[in-house]
Amino acid sequence: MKPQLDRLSARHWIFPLNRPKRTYQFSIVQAALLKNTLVALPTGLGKTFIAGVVMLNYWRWFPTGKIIFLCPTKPLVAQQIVACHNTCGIPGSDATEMHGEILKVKRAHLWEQKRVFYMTPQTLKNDLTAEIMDLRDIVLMVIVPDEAHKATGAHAYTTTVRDITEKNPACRILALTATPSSDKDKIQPIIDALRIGHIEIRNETSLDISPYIKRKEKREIVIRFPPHLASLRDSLANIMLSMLKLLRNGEIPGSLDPLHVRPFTIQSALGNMKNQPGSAAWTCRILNDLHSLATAMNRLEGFGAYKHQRTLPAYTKTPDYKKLLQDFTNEKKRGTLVHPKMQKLRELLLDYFGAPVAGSSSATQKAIVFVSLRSCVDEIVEYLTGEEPTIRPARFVGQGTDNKGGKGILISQQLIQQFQSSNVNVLISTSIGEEGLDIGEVDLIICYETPSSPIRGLQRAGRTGRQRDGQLILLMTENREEGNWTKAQEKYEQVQSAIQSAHYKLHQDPLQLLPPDMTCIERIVECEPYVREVTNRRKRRCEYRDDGYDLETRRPKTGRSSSDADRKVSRSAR
Ligand SMILES: Nc1ncnc2c1ncn2[C@@H]1O[C@H](COP(=O)(O)OP(=O)(O)OP(=O)(O)O)[C@@H](O)[C@H]1O
Repeated sequence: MKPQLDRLSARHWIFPLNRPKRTYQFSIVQAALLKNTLVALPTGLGKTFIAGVVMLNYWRWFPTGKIIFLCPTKPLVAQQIVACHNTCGIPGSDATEMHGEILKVKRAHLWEQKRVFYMTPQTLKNDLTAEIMDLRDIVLMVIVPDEAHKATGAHAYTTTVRDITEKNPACRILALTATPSSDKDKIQPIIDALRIGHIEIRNETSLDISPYIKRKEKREIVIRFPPHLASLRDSLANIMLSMLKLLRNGEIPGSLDPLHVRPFTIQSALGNMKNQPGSAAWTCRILNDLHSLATAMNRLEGFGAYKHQRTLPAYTKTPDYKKLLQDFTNEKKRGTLVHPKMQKLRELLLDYFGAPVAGSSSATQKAIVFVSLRSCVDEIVEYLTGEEPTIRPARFVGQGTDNKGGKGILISQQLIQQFQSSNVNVLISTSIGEEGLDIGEVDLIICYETPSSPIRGLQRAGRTGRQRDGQLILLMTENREEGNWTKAQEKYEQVQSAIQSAHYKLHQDPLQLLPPDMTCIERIVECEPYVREVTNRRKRRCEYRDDGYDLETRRPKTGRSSSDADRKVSRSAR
């Protein structure tokens, strides 16, 4: 049976005073209780608290209703459940995490027993398909993609949310993000997919949030490309140019300068070609080759030549190409393939840890370096390890397989604790560190390459200046990376002003269940934290999963093979 509204409870709504009252949080909650709401609020301003308060009220109003909290990754699920129940007033024992490691039978049982579910959209999709839950029971769905733009397209978010809102139109939707999209034209599809009836948007200049925004000092450091790398770049550009000249029918829009043509543009051109019947196979081949070379160019300029060798396609036997390979090999042998960014990074970190920041001591100063390539994460960790104990780096990457076929780490709570306790003082992180994980106070963020999108830039910047002022440093190679960053910033400003001024077509609530004259009660609520149940299987994985890196230090292991670790797992399994 559909969950029924408890009319007595619904005569008022509760705003917890467990945290100091902030007017923007109050007004966003008030609106979100009554309409499907898209909230765009800069990072570090308490979106979790807003979600928790809306959840608390739906939990009270619908005593048999289920509430779903969707996050993009499992580590975020694990953190959000703890953060929410520390302040929202819903007992932790009413909530559960749901993920693929919990057996389906057990998940079916949990769907019966619990009322608040924290999960990824994929798990929700699986459970809907397996029919182990009834979507008509859902009264509220909170979506924290930290990039609500993922709610469009063929993503689990879209299909799942659409299924639920179509079959259960009374389900309230609350989507929380730092910025809804990098592209103003993609916002209407998000509104439609989530059936949004109201938008709450704030940016750094909004009056009601400005008292809570910490100062972020931003520095852009443009790195000159050294002559020996520049000569490799020019040889690569010449090879690309000879291919670009073969494309005469405008296959690639915009600039045909090899130093500026981007892999993404070539990929789109390829997509268009494949959709056209009769496209010349050789044109596709050229585009494919150009794509590899443009990617190599990106890597050469952004990270150093070492990446280039791994990605060079094996198709060409031309003398120019062979000479380029030979030049790379020679440079590598001479040991000159270290990108100047690496040296700059070391210098910046040594300066930073050598000079304590006001309000913190060198023992508590911490930094995160963002890099998009895992292999580059490893190189940086190795390079910085020579500066111990001043710099104590560790790699921070998500699950998955690295390019040597090794497994990534689970986002280890142990590593986060080590960072919080300053045993490790620099995390070298891939995008996993961007996504709203609470990794403690960080004073310095260094972006090793310019963020590819404004959203990514915002997410990275949002990891500092949360409780106190912070610094953001962007390293960029002259020309290509510098230009990308300028474009990304212009785009962000356009999107922000478009969202503020645009009149989007919003959705009406099909059903108005709640009394319009609800009053607010502001009070301290009792909080019962969420206590995670650790299964044996999970415990073993956390303790013994071997990714070739030491669990304590997150540095490459020496003298112990992964088969030793495998034996340890199987011994423990026995
Ligand atoms: N009303 C409040 N008063 C004081 N601190 C608050 C308040 N609301 C939230 N906070 C604190 O602000 C910090 C940031 O909160 P939270 O992580 O929810 O922000 P966020 O907007 O989700 O950021 P991100 O987008 O980076 O995840 C947390 O430490 C939280 O406890």
